[in-house]
Amino acid sequence: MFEPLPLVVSDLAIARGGVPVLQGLSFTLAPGGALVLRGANGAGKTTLLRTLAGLQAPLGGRIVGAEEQIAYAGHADGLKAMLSVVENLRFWAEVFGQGDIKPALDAYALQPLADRLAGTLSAGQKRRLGLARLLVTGRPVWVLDEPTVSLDAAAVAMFADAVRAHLGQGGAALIATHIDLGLDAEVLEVGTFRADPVARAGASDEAFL
Ligand SMILES: Nc1ncnc2c1ncn2[C@@H]1O[C@H](COP(=O)(O)OP(=O)(O)OP(=O)(O)O)[C@@H](O)[C@H]1O
Repeated sequence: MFEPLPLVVSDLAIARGGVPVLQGLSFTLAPGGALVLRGANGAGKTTLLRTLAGLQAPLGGRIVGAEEQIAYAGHADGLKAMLSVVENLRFWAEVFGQGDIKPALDAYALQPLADRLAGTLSAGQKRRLGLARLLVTGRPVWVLDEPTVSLDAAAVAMFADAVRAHLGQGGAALIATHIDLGLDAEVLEVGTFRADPVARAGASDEAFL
């Protein structure tokens, strides 16, 4: 079982490329809880997840409980192309100080692909391996950006099962997705927190360079 702290976000303001994207965003993600981020393309979901994962600094506000708790899976799978499926999982297990990779292989039906080089996998198979990586981190809070891209229906079900099991162990998940995963999750409409148009207009083009 995990014993995570709640992730508490207060009055967060974030920007991308120097342009304010969201402001006034507050939420709490409790252990065992799931929060689904919704919003139109460009609304700021990726920017929010990157900020929570520590990949970029917020413009303002507070994030409490993120450090050391979060396992982030972004658009890129972060796989080592010249390592096999098993070697990839062992690598990440060692990085995070974990041992057993079998539950990760089993959760995403990766045993038949165990000895294949990751670089030779199909897009959906790579995505399954990228998601299996979460299971060897031992981290309680999963922060996931469009995790089901390239997955077929069976793999989407594997992913939803893995999230449910994770929540059942006291983990938590924050997921940006456009599809219904059938999870018992709160929904956060990111567009509700769109940054003030004046602040957006005030950003210079140089910010994009
Ligand atoms: N590298 C970048 N440099 C500058 N601006 C960016 C960059 N990446 C994204 N943006 C802009 O930041 C804003 C928020 O983008 P973000 O990727 O967070 O949206 P999103 O909600 O995740 O969108 P999608 O559903 O299309 O993935 C958009 O206006 C986008 O054009």
